[in-house]
Amino acid sequence: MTEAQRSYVIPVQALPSWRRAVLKVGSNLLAADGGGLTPRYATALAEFIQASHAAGREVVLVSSGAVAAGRAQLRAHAPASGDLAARQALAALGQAPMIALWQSLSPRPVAQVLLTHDDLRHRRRYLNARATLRELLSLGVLPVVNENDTVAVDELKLGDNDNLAAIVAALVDADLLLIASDIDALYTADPRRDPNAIPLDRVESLTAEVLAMAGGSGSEVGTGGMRTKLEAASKAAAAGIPTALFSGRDSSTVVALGQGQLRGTFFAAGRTRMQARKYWLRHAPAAAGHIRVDDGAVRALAGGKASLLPGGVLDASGEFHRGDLVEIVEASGRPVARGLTQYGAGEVKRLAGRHSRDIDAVLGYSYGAEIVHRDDLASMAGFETAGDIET
Ligand SMILES: Nc1ncnc2c1ncn2[C@@H]1O[C@H](COP(=O)(O)OP(=O)(O)O)[C@@H](O)[C@H]1O
Ligand SMILES: N[C@@H](CCC(=O)OP(=O)(O)O)C(=O)O
Repeated sequence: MTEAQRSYVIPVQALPSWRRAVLKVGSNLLAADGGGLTPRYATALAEFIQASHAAGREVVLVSSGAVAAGRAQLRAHAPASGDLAARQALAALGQAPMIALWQSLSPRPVAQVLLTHDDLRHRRRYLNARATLRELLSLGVLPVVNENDTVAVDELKLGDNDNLAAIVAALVDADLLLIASDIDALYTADPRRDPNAIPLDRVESLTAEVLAMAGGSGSEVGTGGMRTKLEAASKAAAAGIPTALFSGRDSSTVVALGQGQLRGTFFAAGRTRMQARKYWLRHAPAAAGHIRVDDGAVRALAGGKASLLPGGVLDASGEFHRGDLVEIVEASGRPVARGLTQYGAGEVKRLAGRHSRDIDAVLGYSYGAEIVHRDDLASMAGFETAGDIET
């Protein structure tokens, strides 16, 4: 970087208020000294997570660093990083030390969650992953997500925890995606190559021009570089989630973040999370089936804030499975809402008219009290009341 670049002060801006965030921490911050993992920068980030928790906010951590930790364990015997199987082996070796590092810095229990992009493309696994993460958060545990590198062949080649973090942000319904990097902002070009590059504090829309600013990783251990961070910000924006990119090396930046102040680049989402989800539900391809509900349920669903509980269900038709998009119709057959069902058609028929507390007794298991959770539900226009449906 040039003197001029170093002297450029990135303005501090207020972050929108948030309740749940995904924080992505890259290898360069965890293996900052070029060897194994070090708490050097992770400490301030862990303090930020804990302070957020104390303030009633939830953070899901997406952490890289397994490969770097694995390599450090084998020292001189570590295989060259170009070989995919070797990187997978190193990740398997380093995953436990990576979790141990976060546990050593966290007063709360830490849970390991390993996911592949593939898991999140399959609706049932997606729903199960979401239910597990929600449960961990409600238990007050810190979930630490990484790619399941042992099986994620393509994903490991891309080395893409930035994109994984964006997908997890949508999965857990986060309000904000935080990307801690070794660089303090998005620059107009890779600052390591272009002495004229200047930092941007705000990006309204991830246009082709913005995407073209990104180069690859500036180091050996980092894999994605700025390109995957912009892809992640773009994915998050499509889901209605803004992204904040900042330097995890600067402790004052991390402390300020805990006070709602960002020194870095803010990527606006353009639309809200709810607008993005409702838009998708309303415009998604044809529903896999129908759930007919009673008048009380119709009234409750109209407000857009109620879940569909079994008590309001009359019957179901079509061959739908857990996770499918279903249309919810009133007794006459008129559609009143669309949503992602927690239960398949056979299960919904058996649960029709029953109380949520009976689900376990009727089915012998339960995926939760709701047939369709309110987060997964979009009522059709013109309906305005609220309250959960239960008889
Ligand atoms: N336009 C750009 N703005 C900022 N950084 C860039 C840009 N293009 C490429 N980079 C590089 O991306 C690096 C950050 O990505 P990476 O090394 O993968 O970090 P991490 O381990 O945090 O994922 C920066 O250090 C920088 O060298
Ligand atoms: N899953 C790999 C890291 C992949 C990755 O995206 O790395 P990074 O670019 O440092 O966030 C690991 O734990 O080493």
